[in-house]
Amino acid sequence: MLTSYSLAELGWRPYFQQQLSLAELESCSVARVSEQHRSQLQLLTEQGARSIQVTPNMPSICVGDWLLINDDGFVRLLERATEFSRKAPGSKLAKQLIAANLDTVLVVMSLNHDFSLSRLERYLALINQTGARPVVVLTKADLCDDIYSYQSQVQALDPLLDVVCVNALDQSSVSALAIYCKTGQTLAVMGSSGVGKSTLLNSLQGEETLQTGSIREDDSKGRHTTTSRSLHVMAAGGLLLDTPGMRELQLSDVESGIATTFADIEALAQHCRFSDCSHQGEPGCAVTQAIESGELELRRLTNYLKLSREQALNAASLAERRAKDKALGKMYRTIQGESKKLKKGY
Ligand SMILES: Nc1nc2c(ncn2[C@@H]2O[C@H](COP(=O)(O)OP(=O)(O)OP(=O)(O)O)[C@@H](O)[C@H]2O)c(=O)[nH]1
Ligand SMILES: [Zn+2]
Repeated sequence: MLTSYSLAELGWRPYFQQQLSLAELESCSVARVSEQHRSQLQLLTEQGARSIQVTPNMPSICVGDWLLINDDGFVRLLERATEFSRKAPGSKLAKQLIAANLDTVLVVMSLNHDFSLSRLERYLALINQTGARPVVVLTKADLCDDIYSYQSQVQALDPLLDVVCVNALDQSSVSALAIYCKTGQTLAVMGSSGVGKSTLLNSLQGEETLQTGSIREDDSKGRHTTTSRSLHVMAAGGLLLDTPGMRELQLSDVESGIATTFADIEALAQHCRFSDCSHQGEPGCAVTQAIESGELELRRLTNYLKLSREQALNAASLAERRAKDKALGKMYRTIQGESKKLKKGY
């Protein structure tokens, strides 16, 4: 099925338009990355789907990116409005790009044993870092007889946070999310296994587009894994960016995301006696006082300290790694220079 969409439907907006020169407007066209393979990128353009070869001189590109292209292929990558990355799986601390230009991320959590405010805060810190808007979707509302208590616990984290309770199996219940799926809006979902992400997406997409763009395959252990990310237009008009499960969710470079997510604690900390207060028993600590008075939850402070420590650790190792890479690059260039000199005979 060959469908073409207008640029606005693909999420094009002034932020990207402004990055183009007049010459580029005349000689090139734009395309959005819908799928990423080792040697190929699938693109969505005004003229329909297209694919281009990945070449070694291309920058890191991910699903959701906007590219400038011409008849020969890739010209350049446009600056991202939002960028979603994570610590690469395994022990390495390299950053792995996950998605670009997301407007909204639905954080899906079910109203049962999966419910965890601390895990939610972790997701929020990650999303707040990217510049995208987090929306908390609490599923299995039909199985829960105390929805309001859960919803108010989430709302207490941030009064401005969008929190929606749904029965993901029920299309009319899920329609509460339609405002985030408007034409040109790019959306992704996150959340643990089994919370209802696929169910929610199926209900969101309606009957006609049940077939999602992601490829599901059995891995060696017989589990289903999402092997390819993809971007596709939903029945409601918005674009769905389907990301693989965030199995190794870790914080990296999310300092400002933590600050946004825990704005209340950071505001309290302004009133601590010591500017470098660790809020762990120092005299004159405004944060500890807030806990004693009941204004702040101990669980929230503990999670804040935990995430901050994790972030500091990751940032330090990341800096170390970058410095190492830089030194290696320098050494390599020096050796290259020397060997060139040798070849030229001086
Ligand atoms: N009663 C009820 N069941 C739901 C709801 N949402 C999901 N389920 C059920 O929960 C199970 C898991 O849902 P999935 O949509 O597969 O969960 P997922 O988050 O996509 O899981 P992974 O693919 O492992 O990441 C399925 O049996 C769904 O039918 C809901 O709101 N209410
Ligand atoms: Zn303090």
